[in-house]
Amino acid sequence: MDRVPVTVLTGYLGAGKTTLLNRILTEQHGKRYAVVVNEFGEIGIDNDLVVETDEEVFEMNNGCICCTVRGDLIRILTGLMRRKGRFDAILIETTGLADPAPVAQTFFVDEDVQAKAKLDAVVTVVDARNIEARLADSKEAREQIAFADVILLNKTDLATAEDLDRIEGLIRAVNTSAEIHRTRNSVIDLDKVLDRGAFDLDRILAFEPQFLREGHVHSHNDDIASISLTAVEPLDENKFNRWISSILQSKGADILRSKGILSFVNQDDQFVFQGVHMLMDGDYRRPWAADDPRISRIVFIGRNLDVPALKAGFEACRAA
Ligand SMILES: Nc1nc2c(ncn2[C@@H]2O[C@H](COP(=O)(O)OP(=O)(O)OP(=O)(O)O)[C@@H](O)[C@H]2O)c(=O)[nH]1
Repeated sequence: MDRVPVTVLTGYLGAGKTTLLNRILTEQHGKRYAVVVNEFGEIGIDNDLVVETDEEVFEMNNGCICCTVRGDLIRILTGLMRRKGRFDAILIETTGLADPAPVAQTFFVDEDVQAKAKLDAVVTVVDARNIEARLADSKEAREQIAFADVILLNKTDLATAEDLDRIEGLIRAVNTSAEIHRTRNSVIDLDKVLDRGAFDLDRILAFEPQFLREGHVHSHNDDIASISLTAVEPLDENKFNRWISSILQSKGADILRSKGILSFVNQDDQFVFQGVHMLMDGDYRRPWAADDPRISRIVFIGRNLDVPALKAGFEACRAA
């Protein structure tokens, strides 16, 4: 029986996973995907940042896909399998903080899942600007590279040619066999990431002999936390810009990722804000839907977050 191919998109916070996912979903490939998105923050932002498509998007919040919500993943996958034929493949975007091992393990140790789905490839997006620091301080960032069958060395516009060569060397030291593609904005021919048939259990077992053992224990950098803030009243765009610039300039080393969907006063379009350390960008997107309450929401993920100060700062962005 044909098993449904599953692609796992991983990579550290802000590397370009959603950008890649949106590329896959908007390209004309004649395939239908079921999409599973998992995020670390408490409020669903990632799900909203995925382009609107005919595909079904399953959201798994409040936890890391590799720990607490793995049961959810199994439930979603088994539910999907009952509706086989309605889609050709499954895409799973993990949080940037996930160790991909337990996600991959799901496809080998859960009998139901194993019978009906096969892990096609682990695709890891790497942020050329930040990966050297992450390789030094994050076990998850290393695991994401070690597990990859395909690597997008992304954000080439933010690194020099020498940086990229050096980074490729660092990646090779962790993973000798993955295909590495240099990309900007996760632009890549989709046949380089999908339908690869690339996942190789023997390779994984060679560096992680415990891989198939149920109850594989792993730990997280639990000094990383997230805070989600919401505002019911519209915000003042200038106040917000001044505040977020000063926060990211002063605390951007600790704030690994920030993102939000904001309602500015006198604006009918949603403003999408994105930050990765000190770098940020933002854009008006589609109009707020008539039945969509215009609630601004923003999430910060990082270390040493000063929650009261962030809260007070965000509240002060309200339009007077
Ligand atoms: N300069 C630059 N920015 C990029 C590139 N690729 C993505 N970005 C930007 O980086 C930010 C994060 O991109 P996402 O695709 O949301 O990253 P992600 O890995 O899904 O982020 P998380 O889900 O929060 O871990 C966005 O503002 C993107 O527009 C690139 O090649 N160059």
